[in-house]
Amino acid sequence: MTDLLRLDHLSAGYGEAVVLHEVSLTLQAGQTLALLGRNGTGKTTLINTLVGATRQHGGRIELDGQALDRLPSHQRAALGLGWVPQERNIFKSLSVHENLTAVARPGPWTPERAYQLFPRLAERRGNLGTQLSGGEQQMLAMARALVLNPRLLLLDEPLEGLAPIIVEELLRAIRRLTREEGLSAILVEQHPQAILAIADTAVVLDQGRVVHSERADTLRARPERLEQLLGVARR
Ligand SMILES: Nc1ncnc2c1ncn2[C@@H]1O[C@H](COP(=O)(O)OP(=O)(O)OP(=O)(O)O)[C@@H](O)[C@H]1O
Repeated sequence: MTDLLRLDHLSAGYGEAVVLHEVSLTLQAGQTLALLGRNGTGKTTLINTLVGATRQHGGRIELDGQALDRLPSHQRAALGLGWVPQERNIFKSLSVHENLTAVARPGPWTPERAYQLFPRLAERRGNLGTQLSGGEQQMLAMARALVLNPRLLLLDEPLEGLAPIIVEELLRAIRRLTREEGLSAILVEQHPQAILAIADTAVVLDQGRVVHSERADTLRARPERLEQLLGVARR
């Protein structure tokens, strides 16, 4: 299998402050990576660095062999990074449908196909972003990333703060995307068990460094090790 994403000794942060230190990892096409770690360890900073929203201090980012390091965010998106930020960033003054058509690009994921994945959004297609619940906003943020027809989906805490029934719905959708549709993804999550069940590999960050990487299923089968790695965050 080819490496879709390759990070080589990546260091990055905000201004002069370095948050990520020499992060190296690879993700193969069609695979899903769970990015875990306690609060403030740099998970969001890593996602933000991939999309070009931080200051890169060193190292290299390659998507399918192409260096992204010097490219602005919009070019990274055009090359296939589909970003769903923690804040969701949907257009609140546009309807659900307008949110999708405003960004859609040619490819298998059309707004109609996104509605099949999230039937709730189909029912709300005429509603404005302001009229959506938190869960519906998250679905719309994901649908919006999908209609860009990305090669790699970056989901930053997609389950954060949502009701259990919505979490189940989102997990089903993410599982379908990664397991059945074969989309590559990086999932940042505070619910490690749920996400490890979907992922192929797991990488744990601590203080901006990779401290552990393992197959997701083997790590999931060792809850005491997981607890040890993430202990502080889960207390
Ligand atoms: N815009 C910013 N400017 C300066 N420092 C920041 C900024 N955003 C985050 N940081 C710092 O970078 C470090 C890593 O934060 P980051 O949000 O990447 O962690 P995280 O692992 O995603 O945590 P969480 O699970 O709480 O979201 C923290 O020390 C944080 O204070």
